[in-house]
Amino acid sequence: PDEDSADAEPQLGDEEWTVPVSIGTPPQGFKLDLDTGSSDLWVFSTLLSKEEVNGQSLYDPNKSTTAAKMTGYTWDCHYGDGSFSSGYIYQDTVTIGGVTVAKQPVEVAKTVAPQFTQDTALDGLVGLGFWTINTAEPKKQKTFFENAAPNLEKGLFTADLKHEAPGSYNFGWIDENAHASNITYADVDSSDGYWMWTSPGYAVGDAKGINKTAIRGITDTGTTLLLLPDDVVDTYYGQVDGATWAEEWSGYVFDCNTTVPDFSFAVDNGTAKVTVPGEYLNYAENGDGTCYGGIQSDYGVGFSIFGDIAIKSAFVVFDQQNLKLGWASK
Ligand SMILES: Cc1cc(CN)n(C)n1
Repeated sequence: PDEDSADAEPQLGDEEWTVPVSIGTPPQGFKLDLDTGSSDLWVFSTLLSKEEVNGQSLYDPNKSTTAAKMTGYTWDCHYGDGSFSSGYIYQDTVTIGGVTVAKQPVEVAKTVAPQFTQDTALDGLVGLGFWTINTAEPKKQKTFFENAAPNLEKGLFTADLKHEAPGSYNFGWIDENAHASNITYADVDSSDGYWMWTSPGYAVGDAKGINKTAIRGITDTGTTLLLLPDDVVDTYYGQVDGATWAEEWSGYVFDCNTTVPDFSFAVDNGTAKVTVPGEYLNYAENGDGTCYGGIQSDYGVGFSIFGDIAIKSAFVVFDQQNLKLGWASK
């Protein structure tokens, strides 16, 4: 198999994972967040005002012999967490994990939100969703993976993120040594441009059966937490001693010494399931003796989000060729 693999470094306490990406000739190096929940490849650039830059690496198309401006093209991203970025577009050579795409649309940032300026660990994003939600105007552009797939052995990529440890993304092949169980596949509905699927149910702690309730959501490497329907969230925290919804933290919190139960979600007809260890669900200290839960409500989003908390609990196959999402334990 093509040894096309990119190491994914966990940043900011498993808030996000970045991978090394080269853009241009000679190659300019960046740390970009591979985000299956969006479809724009954008990077901090020399077009930004110095007030918007805080140590990030800046792509300079004028220093790349293979850069070609896409005249008249713009892009404008707005993310679920309220952050945003926008600018102009160049085509250039992009290499991630040994996979090179020539003439990849590279969206250069002219404006970035304060959240990005403050995030010194990240120089931009690589959207790995579907081109239908790319924001380029006047014509949407394909993602890095969509452009790379025809030259890969298999039209899929895998995510193997790890808790507080480097993980990896592989392009075009499945590392059979990276997963312990068989891979169970669910159908993907890409009509909204996301890796959208439906889990048939869930279990809290070591409960044997599952609560049969459909959980329709996207698998999103760019979202940190596991955002679920209110009834599931309430059932889960009903089994966490002293857990309460705290206005000041806009979410469920509990005493940091609380033992937090595992959370499992079923795949396919419920035969297979992914178990998120309780340890991952005690996500962060609030600083006042309470801790913030890794499971929170998906209220207002319109679907659930299986973010990094869920993804790092499994070996995940994003099969674009067959529109399938594979989950395996590891
Ligand atoms: C920057 C960014 C990316 C995502 C998930 N797709 N969010 C919520 N924020």
